[in-house]
Amino acid sequence: MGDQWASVGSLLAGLMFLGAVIRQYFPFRPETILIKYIRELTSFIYPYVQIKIPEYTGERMKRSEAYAAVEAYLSASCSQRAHKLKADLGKDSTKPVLSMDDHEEVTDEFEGTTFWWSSSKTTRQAQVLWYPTQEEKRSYRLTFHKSNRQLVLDSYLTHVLKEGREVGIRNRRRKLYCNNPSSNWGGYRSKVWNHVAFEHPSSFDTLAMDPGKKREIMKDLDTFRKGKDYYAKIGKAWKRGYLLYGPPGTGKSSMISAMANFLDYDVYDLELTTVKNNVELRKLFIETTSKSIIVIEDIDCSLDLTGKRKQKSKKEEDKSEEKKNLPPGPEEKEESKVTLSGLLNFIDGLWSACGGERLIVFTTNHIEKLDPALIRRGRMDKHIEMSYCCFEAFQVLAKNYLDVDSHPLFGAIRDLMEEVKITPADVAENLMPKSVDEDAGSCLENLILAMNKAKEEEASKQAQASTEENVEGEKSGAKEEETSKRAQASTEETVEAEEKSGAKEEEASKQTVCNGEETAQEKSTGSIADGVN
Ligand SMILES: Nc1ncnc2c1ncn2[C@@H]1O[C@H](COP(=O)(O)OP(=O)(O)OP(=O)(O)O)[C@@H](O)[C@H]1O
Ligand SMILES: [Mg+2]
Repeated sequence: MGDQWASVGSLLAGLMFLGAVIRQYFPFRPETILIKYIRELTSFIYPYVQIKIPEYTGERMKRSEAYAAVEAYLSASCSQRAHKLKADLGKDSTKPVLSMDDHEEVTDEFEGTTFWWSSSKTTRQAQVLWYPTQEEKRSYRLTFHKSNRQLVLDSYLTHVLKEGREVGIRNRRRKLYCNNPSSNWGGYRSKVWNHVAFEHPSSFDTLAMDPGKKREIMKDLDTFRKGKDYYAKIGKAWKRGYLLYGPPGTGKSSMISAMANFLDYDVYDLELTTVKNNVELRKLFIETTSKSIIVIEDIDCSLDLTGKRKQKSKKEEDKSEEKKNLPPGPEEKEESKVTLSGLLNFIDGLWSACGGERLIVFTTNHIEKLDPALIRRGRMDKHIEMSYCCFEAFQVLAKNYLDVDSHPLFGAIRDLMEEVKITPADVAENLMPKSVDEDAGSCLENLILAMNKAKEEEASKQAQASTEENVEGEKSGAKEEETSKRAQASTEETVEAEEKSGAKEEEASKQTVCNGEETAQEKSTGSIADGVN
């Protein structure tokens, strides 16, 4: 059937071309009527309309979303009827997902109407740099009777795209993306993100933390996932920022994996240190897809994002003055120029303009080092502290690692946990059996030993600190004594000096008085003498 339609199609294209030529050379009424008749004849002979959906569209040969949706739709609804199929691995990697092969045709029924779908592939020789390659162009073609045009435009295409997207999400294998250094971006169809299948097993069931806090986070995520209409109503982009902070080994990265598994989202792990400037950062962001979590780990270490300029030493300033006249060296070229304002734009500028349903998650071990502008609500909407292991968190780990809900040693562990700070990572390590002979009891004993050791270490540290404090105190006491002694000595010296200088002054004034008297005497004598004279 496809070949027949193709030959009818080329006949019609010829007639249309003839019509166009006539219209160009004879723009008068009789010819216009002729064109009209040709159209009517064409429509009578071939009363069908075709819509082509190519695989790649637009700049950078981005794969068309419509093509992906149609592919998924046809794989679900038509694979029973097609003769030639393609198979790929699905989400759980056990069942293959089937789709139509190239140059295959199937029919589809919708509201009592029949539609024809065909897949085609053309190959042409292309020159990429100096390598000749085969370029393949695939497309789907929908054919329907012209009387169904309105049905197609109003409902059938919407139905196909909606169903296709849902099937695509159900079938897709989730991905973990890492950003490619920009030096690798230049090639043909090169990608800014590389990906592997995301298969991290962490979930909210395996995550050890305060149960109340866990429930709250799950509710928050669920509300976000279902919040499309709400976000549209309040005029806010459908995005949410999370800041996870706490000491190493408290489960920040595990929490991100649990979130991704809970929401069924992809993960984009953004390594900021390889991003050269804000422009690259924007490009990376634009290439992310919806239903994803964008992660920046250890944000305080990635860049100097405190917003404060580092005070340059005099030496550094001199050096940079000298360097101004020289071409940039390799170190400078590599230096990352992503700025705090660039990152803020990334979060709320373009972030709001691009499609929705994205989470952005920052992690840090030092929340106090971050600029308040970066983590204010609206940017980082939810701050989650991941902390040391509490007894409830330990119970989750004991259940997961040892399959025990209760044990006589639990009481001792509960008491120790109130006194000792231990991370879930350390608890997990102690609970994991190291040989086949180890059972739950011995693993729990290991944990108690580890906590007792940590307690002793803590006590000895405190004792050392207090000894140092005492020594310091004694030293400062001796210093104070010395200082006060010195002060006293200097006071005494001053007093002595004052006394001496007072005596001297007295002596001097006495002398002055005497001299004065003498002078006065002399003067008066003189004046008397003068008077006499
Ligand atoms: N809350 C937790 N629940 C369950 N397992 C945990 C938890 N915290 C840590 N772990 C265990 O410890 C390992 C390390 O944890 P994770 O990488 O999530 O810590 P982190 O907080 O991201 O540390 P860092 O700050 O060093 O990146 C995990 O693989 C996991 O096995
Ligand atoms: Mg981590």
